Amino acid sequence: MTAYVITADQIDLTFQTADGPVHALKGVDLTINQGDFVSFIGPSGCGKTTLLRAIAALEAPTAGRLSVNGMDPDAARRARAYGYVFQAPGLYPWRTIAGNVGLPLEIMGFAKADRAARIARVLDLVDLAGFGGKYPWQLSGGMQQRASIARALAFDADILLMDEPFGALDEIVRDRLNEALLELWRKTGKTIGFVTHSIPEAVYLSTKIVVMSPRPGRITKVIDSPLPTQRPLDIRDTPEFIALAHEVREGLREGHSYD
Ligand SMILES: Nc1ncnc2c1ncn2[C@@H]1O[C@H](COP(=O)(O)OP(=O)(O)OP(=O)(O)O)[C@@H](O)[C@H]1O
Repeated sequence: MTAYVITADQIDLTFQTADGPVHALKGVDLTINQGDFVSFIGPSGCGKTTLLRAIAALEAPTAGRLSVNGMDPDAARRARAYGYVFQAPGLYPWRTIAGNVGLPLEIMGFAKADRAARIARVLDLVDLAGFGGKYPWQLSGGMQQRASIARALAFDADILLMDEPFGALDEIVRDRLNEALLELWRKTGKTIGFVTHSIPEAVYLSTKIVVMSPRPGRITKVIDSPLPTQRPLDIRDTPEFIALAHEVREGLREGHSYD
């Protein structure tokens, strides 16, 4: 039996603005399975962030049903069903890396020893073991973003939601973080929802690629990746990878996304 972790059933989400209604999402249907790595790709304004935020109960749909781990998004948030990684690392400069990673645990009242064990485990997972005592400004941009991923992993939720986490980083750092994220996904078996603008990034990382289009924000195509889960970076030069990237590009074009 397939275990659906996230389901969206005819989701609409309209923002009322001074200039009239903005249809950020319209008729969105989606199923995400346990252990999927799902990328949301599309041009600016197609509702990628809004969909991720709706899954995380940071926005409320105007219509339709969303389920996260069998719960409505609010209940899932209270059950700490997911970790959320924002575009910017958002680390407090006056706290050490360990202090930043442990902050949500501190707020939730976790005991000191439990906190220390969790911090050590997640820093190790993102390859920052030994950097817990440093301050954010002592780390590169890529390391800071890894620290923010560690913070999102602190509760050990099975779902990780990531809103364009590597968008601000240069290509070489981004490549390394993509590799590290895939490794983390393979090691932990988490279900990941990942927003990106980049076709190669979406194709490299995903088991499922959700192509979106704006005005109104909607899903135009869902592509299941035939690539193996073991993916060295040079898989990007293979005919299978290039064909898949082409399919995504065609999907974006069919949605008239780049008009
Ligand atoms: N809080 C808000 N109030 C009003 N309109 C909003 C709000 N948040 C998003 N929107 C609008 O909803 C639409 C979808 O926005 P969203 O940020 O989800 O798109 P996106 O695909 O993530 O874009 P980007 O790639 O630029 O981040 C856009 O037209 C945006 O202007």
